[in-house]
Amino acid sequence: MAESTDCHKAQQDFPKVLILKPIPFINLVGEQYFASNKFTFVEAYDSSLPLHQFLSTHSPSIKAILSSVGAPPITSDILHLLPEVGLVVTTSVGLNQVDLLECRRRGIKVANAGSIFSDDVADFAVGLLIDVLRKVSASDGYVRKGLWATKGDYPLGSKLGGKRIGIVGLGNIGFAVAKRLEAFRCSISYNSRKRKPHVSYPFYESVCELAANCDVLVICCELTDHTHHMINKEVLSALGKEGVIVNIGRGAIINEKEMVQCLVQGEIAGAGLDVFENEPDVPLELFAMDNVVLSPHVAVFTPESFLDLRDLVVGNLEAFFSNKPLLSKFGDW
Ligand SMILES: O=CC(=O)O
Repeated sequence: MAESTDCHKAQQDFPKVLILKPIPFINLVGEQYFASNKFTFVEAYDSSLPLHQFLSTHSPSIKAILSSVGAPPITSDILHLLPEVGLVVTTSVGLNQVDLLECRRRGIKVANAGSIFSDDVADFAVGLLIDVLRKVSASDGYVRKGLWATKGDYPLGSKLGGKRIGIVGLGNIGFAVAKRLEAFRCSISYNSRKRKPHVSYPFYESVCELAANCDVLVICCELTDHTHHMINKEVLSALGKEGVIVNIGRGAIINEKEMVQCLVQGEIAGAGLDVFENEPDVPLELFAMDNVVLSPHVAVFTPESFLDLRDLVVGNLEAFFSNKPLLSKFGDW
């Protein structure tokens, strides 16, 4: 009994890591998955207090925040309420939910999921593309509805080999997509913030020009002020009537209204979409289209990768609390 009280007391003295919303898919592994003997979690979502009151109450002991996709954004308001926070760690690769400028201004370190999901996301992007081109999901639906027997053959899909692929955002994920599609004998070109000095794929400074010279656009970039709605009607029209778009980045990189309009009017041929502007809401028009493949933001990882995620998240937090270099530090501050 004395031991467990000591243990409880010791835990109370651990530095606290705030979690604002349960981590997606944590049910696969259980809450204790990210536990450590160097810190303890404070779960705002378990409290009946309004968030601001909860944060003010715990503010002196909260030293770090663990954030994830779909969690409330880490805004300057939240950081203002938590002056002791020195680290934001995310279970995601994307950091659009974190006010990075404010983190930099306050000297708060940031660490994301680095490249541990790149293979999973790239596999999924290629899967979506093959599905759209070869109509895998659509023909599955045709067979299941008994239409093969009553209506006969289903229309053939289009060949992947030889397609001209435009990668938007040639980071770890974009590069992994490119490597996979090269193996299918596709030609690759890309758009990125800057030309990559050691990459031989043709570079297009304008995403519209890239689209005009490709059959497929695969969106792999981050969502930032610069990339918000970067893929609009003009870009989609440049991609053309035979063109296909795949998005495994963030929904708001595409102007969703304009994309839906282009699909409805046949101005592009199809889309493979894992991400949407207002998740989990998906534009209803897309449900009826068999040239569109939809998935609920699941490209990111597999249960197998959860083990790597644990090592990275706990490793980053333990490094921070031991004054050691972070494992996947983001930014130059
Ligand atoms: O979308 C998922 C991520 O950014 O990790």
